[in-house]
Amino acid sequence: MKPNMPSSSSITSQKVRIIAKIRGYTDQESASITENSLPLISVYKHGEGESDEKVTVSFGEQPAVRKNAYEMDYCYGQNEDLSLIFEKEIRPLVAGVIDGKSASIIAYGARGSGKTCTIQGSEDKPGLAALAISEILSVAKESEKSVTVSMYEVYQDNVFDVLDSNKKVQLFENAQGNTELRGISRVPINSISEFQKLYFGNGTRKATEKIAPKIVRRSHKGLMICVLSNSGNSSTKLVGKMNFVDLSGYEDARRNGIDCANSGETANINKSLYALLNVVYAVNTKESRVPYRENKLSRVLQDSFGGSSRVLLLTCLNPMCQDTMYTVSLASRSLQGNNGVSDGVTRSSVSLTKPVQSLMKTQKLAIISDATNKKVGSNSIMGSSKSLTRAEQSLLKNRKPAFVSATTKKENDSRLSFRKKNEAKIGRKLFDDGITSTTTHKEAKLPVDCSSAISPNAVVGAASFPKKKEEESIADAPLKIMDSTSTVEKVVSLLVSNSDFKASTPLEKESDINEKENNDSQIHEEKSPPLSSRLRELSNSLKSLYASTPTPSTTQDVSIPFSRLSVLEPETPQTPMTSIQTPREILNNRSSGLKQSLVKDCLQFINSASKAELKGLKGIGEKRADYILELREESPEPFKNLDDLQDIGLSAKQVKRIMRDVAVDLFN
Ligand SMILES: Nc1ncnc2c1ncn2[C@@H]1O[C@H](COP(=O)(O)OP(=O)(O)OP(=O)(O)O)[C@@H](O)[C@H]1O
Repeated sequence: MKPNMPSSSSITSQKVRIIAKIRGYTDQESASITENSLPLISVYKHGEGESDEKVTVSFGEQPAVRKNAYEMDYCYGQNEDLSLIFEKEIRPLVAGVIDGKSASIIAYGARGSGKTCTIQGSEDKPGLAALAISEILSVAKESEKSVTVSMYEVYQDNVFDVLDSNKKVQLFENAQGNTELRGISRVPINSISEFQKLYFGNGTRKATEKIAPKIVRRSHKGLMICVLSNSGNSSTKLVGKMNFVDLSGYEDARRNGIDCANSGETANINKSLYALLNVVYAVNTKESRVPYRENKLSRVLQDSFGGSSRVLLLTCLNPMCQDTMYTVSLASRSLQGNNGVSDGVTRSSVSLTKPVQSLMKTQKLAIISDATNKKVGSNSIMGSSKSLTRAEQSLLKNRKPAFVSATTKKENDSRLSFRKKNEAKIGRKLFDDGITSTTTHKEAKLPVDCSSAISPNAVVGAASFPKKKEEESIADAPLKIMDSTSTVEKVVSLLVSNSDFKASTPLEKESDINEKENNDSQIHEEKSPPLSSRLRELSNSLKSLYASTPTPSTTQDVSIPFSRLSVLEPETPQTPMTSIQTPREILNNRSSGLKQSLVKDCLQFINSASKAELKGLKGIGEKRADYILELREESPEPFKNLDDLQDIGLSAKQVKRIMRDVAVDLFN
């Protein structure tokens, strides 16, 4: 049966679309397949009608035993070629780019899964980028617009200009807060042959080679196509932008026996893939904070991810490689039920997406805890039953083959929910240090037929997860005021806990840097070194502000509920001081002023301090200080609010601790 094809309306209305393409067999692979080989990848569509195009991609030795099943917006089979993907997925996006929108097509997958063949292709068999350029050129010509292309490579978190001898490119934040690739080559293109010469490097580059052939290294490769309007004689204005990204392949370093020399590179690549998927997830779920800064590539793509832009995550599936399973599981997590575009409008949480937020939070916690407990177990991707609740264990015991038995939708839902919950517990392994857990799967047998991608079969419902228990509020705890340093610490703690940043960040990654710097901060904690002289200046100025502030009697042992001290947000209008204000109201106003002042000065300090001074702050070690300096090169004031500190990998807790230390120092 012919699968339902994705309708162009769903493609253009979805902010983020996550699809898959199973690559064809190479000659060698074809030769090794026998009639008895079983398929490794099976694809099941959810519904019969055109309105439900979603599919479930599953892995297993037999289609009837669905060990790992992941939801996708759509999946193209082995025999479906690139021109079909172009027609269905890319052409509608081209129309948007000409009309002033941005689109990013990101090929993601395990090593050797066909990403380069899909995006770049060859001169004989053009990939999606060349097909898109051809279309863009013809439409641009009709509407008197011009087209330029840039090519870059992101290697070890540095960006290089492929069209200019791989020169390093600096990222710069412009006045609108958008990231620009400063000085990158932008080459005007008038015909497809001009593009091909550039893309395949005729004369300088062999057609079969990948972009940036001079240095053979594993990197992410980007092509940026800009459509410009020719307004006036010389001035041009950017209309829309289309990015193609051929990500470096995910690889399980341990399973693939990667030696130490290369495992660092693999770990870096895997981490950057993880960071980018976090961004896709946050964009898809309309998180109010998107962690662009955790990854160079996401910073490059930042201005093409917001507003009315579209993102197509194309997960390439290697039918012969087990790493494919991990890539699909991660891509699938970014997929949400409701991801319609709401032009620039963000929301911090939506009921529909809440379960997966919980999942990601749990996963994040798992990653963090791994920094302190480095023991990577031999759990399978499904997790060890040791850590399961009784209900989960019983669910596992009773698991039935989903696609043979008359499994109800409810059962499927809870099974999927269980699997996702379970994966979340060990999710850290997927991208931790580039070394994934080993799986309990036997080596996969050779697949027979992935070409008929869609089987009209079971319905898989959305996963549901228990809502994460909210952290207990301390708002109503009593507080004694102004009589000792410890009391001051409490006040400060209150000020900081009510501060401008959210305690529960959407996605928090624990990297090697964090681990090292957590160690740093532990050392700091033990030795408690004095803060820099500039922080002392800050303390002094705050002390004088504090001293000049009329306060109610400080000798009384007054119990005040925390809730009464709640701090006003900066944009909240201050209550005018009138004669009817109570001492408590006066105190509230004072706390607000103090907090704002403290936050402002602290940010100013981080925006201007020397490296040594930065390292005087808990949680900021060598690498993070270097990163801050690098960000300051790109933008004079990179830190505008406390949330921005989380973008350099500090946890909400670490930011609070910095604020608390600065404030406590006032009274020392
Ligand atoms: N549709 C296809 N049919 C048959 N073989 C293919 C197909 N697509 C790719 N291949 C083959 O698969 C191999 C890997 O392809 P490709 O280089 O595109 O993968 P990749 O995901 O970019 O790899 P890497 O992660 O190492 O960059 C190549 O040998 C390529 O010829």
